[in-house]
Amino acid sequence: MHATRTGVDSADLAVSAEIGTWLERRSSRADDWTAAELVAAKRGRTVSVVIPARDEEETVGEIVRTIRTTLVEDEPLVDEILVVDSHSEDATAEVAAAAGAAVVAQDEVLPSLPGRRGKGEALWKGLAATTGDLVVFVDGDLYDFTAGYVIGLLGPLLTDSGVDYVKGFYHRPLVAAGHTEADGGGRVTELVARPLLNMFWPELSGFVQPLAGEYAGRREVLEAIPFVTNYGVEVGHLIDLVEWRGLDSLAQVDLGMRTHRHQTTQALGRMSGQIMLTIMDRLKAYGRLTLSVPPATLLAQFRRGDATCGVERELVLTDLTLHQRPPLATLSGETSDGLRDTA
Ligand SMILES: O=c1ccn([C@@H]2O[C@H](COP(=O)(O)OP(=O)(O)O)[C@@H](O)[C@H]2O)c(=O)[nH]1
Ligand SMILES: O=C(O)[C@@H](COP(=O)(O)O)O[C@H]1O[C@H](CO)[C@@H](O)[C@H](O)[C@H]1O
Repeated sequence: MHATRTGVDSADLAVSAEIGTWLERRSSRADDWTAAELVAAKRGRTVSVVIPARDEEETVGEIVRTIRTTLVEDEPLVDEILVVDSHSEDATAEVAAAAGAAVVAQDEVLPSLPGRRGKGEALWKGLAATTGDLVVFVDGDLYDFTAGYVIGLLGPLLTDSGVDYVKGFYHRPLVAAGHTEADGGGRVTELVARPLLNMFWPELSGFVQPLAGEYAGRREVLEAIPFVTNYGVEVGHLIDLVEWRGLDSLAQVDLGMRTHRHQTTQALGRMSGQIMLTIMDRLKAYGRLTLSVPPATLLAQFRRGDATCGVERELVLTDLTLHQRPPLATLSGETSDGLRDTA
């Protein structure tokens, strides 16, 4: 495999044969399939698209419209579009409904459970409130979403019974204040997730975008794994699935380009802490590393503002404690059918 090598004594660097084989065997492109081909491949299986959305009124409508017109009306590939309104304070729910999506408030699903905040919670509730045999997750803050995202993610699942879970990958420009850095996006991926996964789960090092927010899976597999309720959900999935189902059950698809609304560096600092705590939780769970002292979960950050702590900064404290939902299949007496109708 051709690779550019950097670092000292780089001559003898190489990914493992397993990764090389996986990259060849389990990587594809969105245009490897057409919607019509995948409709024919459904053979009675159903597809749900779940969009977690917190304050995404500017972008969620176009994403829903694109899916509805192209993949519901033109080609019946998608059977259900659900937007999970994740404590939005804007018109996300109204915009999504007007575009043709079903909309559910995050806390309306399984209301007997104590509510949790976070992206992973929105995804887990979306899984519970839908019924498709295959479930596609798409972020609600994408600027240049195309139907190809959904087609590409479903391709391996509808045509290869050996694949359980598919991650998208793409070029990720960082667009900020009118300036574009061609591959500057995915800052937490490059600075946190990729180095840690390469250290502790090198079998996952072939994933181009391990934190990609666009991915899809078989319901029976998705309902059999826990969901970290915050931004640790993606990295938790990858680790749990490679440990349970093995690398060859996972695949990735080139979706081209992805631009989205970017969070502040401090927000990504909180996201990074959540992802690190998720990885440390899995290191312990899978016996790969035991810490004699558990990590602290209170993150202190400092930002411009009223001096509150002896320095000319505002002290901002965030509790990063890891919470996770159990596999949906373990909820006694509950099924994914009709949960949205739960009073
Ligand atoms: O508590 C949350 C946090 C995020 N999101 C949604 O999850 C997706 C990805 O989140 P975000 O854009 O904040 O992450 P980023 O893409 O910046 O890493 C977006 O559609 C958010 O609206 C959500 O539904 N609930
Ligand atoms: O990949 C990343 O580093 C972060 C931040 O992306 P940017 O630096 O704002 O492009 O975004 C991803 O990570 C989140 C945590 O896994 C996912 O929930 C997001 O969907 C994904 O966009």
